Order: sequence, then structure tokens, then C-alpha cells
Amino acid sequence: MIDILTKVADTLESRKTASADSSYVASLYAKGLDKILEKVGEEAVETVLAAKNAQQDDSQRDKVIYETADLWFHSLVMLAELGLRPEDVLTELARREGLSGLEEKASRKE
Ligand SMILES: N=c1c2ncn([C@@H]3O[C@H](COP(=O)(O)OP(=O)(O)OP(=O)(O)O)[C@@H](O)[C@H]3O)c2ncn1[C@@H]1O[C@H](COP(=O)(O)O)[C@@H](O)[C@H]1O
Repeated sequence: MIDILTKVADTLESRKTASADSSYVASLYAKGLDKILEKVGEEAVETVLAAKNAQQDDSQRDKVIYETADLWFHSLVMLAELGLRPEDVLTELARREGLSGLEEKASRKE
């Protein structure tokens, strides 16, 4: 399933030469990084609101998945705009795997 991140990232890369009229991603690139960051922020807020609603109402759980997909997608566009890849983030997560968050935080304070 992680392959989908690579596949979408490849599509996002190919949209760098596409016309803004034919591609939503190309239209975001044309508007620039600030617009992309605005979308990431907007989708993050929508994800938080969906999660809070799902806490009260199980029927809202699908909305959390939908909004998280929007957030991940726009984050991938942000990475692409900056010349970064989802694999870079996955490598960082892999580096952290098994490293206790509490221990890591404590080591920063020393
Ligand atoms: N995964 C996605 C994806 N998820 C969400 N979206 C779009 O993201 C947009 C954001 O939704 P909103 O409701 O926030 O947008 P809006 O109100 O139209 O936006 P604003 O005017 O407020 O900026 C919608 O147009 C969605 O269709 C996506 N658009 C594209 N992709 C992937 O990107 C690929 C390339 O897309 P195109 O460049 O459009 O061909 C596609 O093949 C998909 O794999």
C-alpha cells in the first residue's frame, strides 16, 4: 500500500509541466507555495474537526479517513513543490521506529 505514495508522488512530479487548466495539482503549483501551505493548513483543521466529531459519533469515522486523505495529498504536493519525496519522510519514520518518544525527548534536554 505504501507504493501508492510513490505512485502519487510520481504523478505530482509529472504535473510540474502540465497546464493549470487541465490539472488541479498544476493549478496549485501555479499559485505557489503559500497557496499550497494554505491548503495543508485548511485540511489539517478539517481533519481535527472530523476527528472531534467522530469521538461523539461513530458514523463520522469515514469523514476522518476522507479528510486525512486530503491532508496527506496536500502534504505530498507541498513536498513535491519543495523537491522532496514521501520516501524522505518514510525514511525518517523508519529511523525513529522503536525509538521511544519519551527517551528521545529526554535526550534532547541533556
Ligand atoms: N489525491 C488527489 C486529491 N485529493 C483531493 N484532491 C482535490 O483537492 C481539491 C481540494 O478540495 P477542496 O474542497 O478543499 O477544494 P476547493 O474548494 O476546490 O479548493 P480551493 O479553491 O479552496 O483551493 C479538490 O479539487 C479535490 O478533487 C485531489 N486531487 C488530485 N489527487 C491526486 O493527484 C493526481 C493528479 O491530479 P490532477 O493534477 O488534478 O490531475 C490525481 O491523479 C490523484 O492521484
